[in-house]
Amino acid sequence: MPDRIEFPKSIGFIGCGNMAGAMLSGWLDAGLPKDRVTIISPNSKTGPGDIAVERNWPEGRPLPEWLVLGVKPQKLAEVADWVRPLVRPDTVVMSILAGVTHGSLKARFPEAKAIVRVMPNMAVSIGKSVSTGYMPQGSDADIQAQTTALMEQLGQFYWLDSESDMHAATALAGSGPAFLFRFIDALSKGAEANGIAPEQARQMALAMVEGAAQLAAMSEFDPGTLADKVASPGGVTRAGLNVLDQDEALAQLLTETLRAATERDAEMAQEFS
Ligand SMILES: NC(=O)C1=CN([C@@H]2O[C@H](COP(=O)(O)OP(=O)(O)OC[C@H]3O[C@@H](n4cnc5c(N)ncnc54)[C@H](OP(=O)(O)O)[C@@H]3O)[C@@H](O)[C@H]2O)C=CC1
Ligand SMILES: O=C(O)[C@@H]1CCC=N1
Repeated sequence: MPDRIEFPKSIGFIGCGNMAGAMLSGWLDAGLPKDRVTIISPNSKTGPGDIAVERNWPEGRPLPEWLVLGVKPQKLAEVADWVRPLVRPDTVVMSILAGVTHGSLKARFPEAKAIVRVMPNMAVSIGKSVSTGYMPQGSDADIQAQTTALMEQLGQFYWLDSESDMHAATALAGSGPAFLFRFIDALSKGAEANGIAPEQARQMALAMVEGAAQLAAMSEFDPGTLADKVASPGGVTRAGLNVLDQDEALAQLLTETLRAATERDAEMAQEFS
């Protein structure tokens, strides 16, 4: 467990859907008091922790120290005009938007004390994300330290030196859960095809992935070596691995998957910045 931290005195969320909502849930679980949080979005009535969702910044409420941008990248242009007045010289803007660059955020929110980009994944809600962050060289060290402390409440956190690395990091760590969920689903369907009842196949596939991932994380051996340790010569596992390994089928598929996602993140940097 990370150390308990001093949370900001006030945090605003512009959009608090799947991802920003999961971050907020993680922070509430880690001790963020609800009364420090303001959520603004157009349709939802309540957010995590049953916090009321506002349509605009409530009159008379002091503007937030930290403002988390949790909308889709496509919405940034639309929200930036009314969000700009909420951003003062003592506001830190944290963006979770895929692709959208630091430079473009700076141009939209020039008053901000600092702008920090982070790329979390959905496992933030259980403190198991692997997230990355980017601020330009020479950024305020205190804000970097506060960002690290906040993000470490949600799992592992790594700073990237180069913003362009955010594309590949987003593909691996941000989108990665979706790729793994597909893999688990495919395993489960494969077991069904071999006669296991659907619900049992799903539960077994999930439990197997959880156990194997924990084992790999704790092991002195790398995952490639571990795969070979499972496979007896001429045995069951080898027959299966032969399918995955033929012409490096799985390695190629995943390389292509990550390449497509990385390229899309780079495209989005152009489209929405
Ligand atoms: N999903 C993921 O795993 C990850 C997502 N991200 C990033 O997170 C961001 C959000 O994605 P995700 O959570 O999946 O999307 P969601 O659609 O779940 O959430 C989007 C949120 O934006 C709100 N919203 C829409 N229009 C406005 C507006 N005009 N003003 C204020 N709020 C608005 C929605 O409000 P309402 O509900 O009221 O309609 C909703 O709360 C994206 O930029 C994405 O790149 C990053 C890493 C992982
Ligand atoms: O799919 C997306 O664009 C976002 C970024 C990473 C996960 N979801």
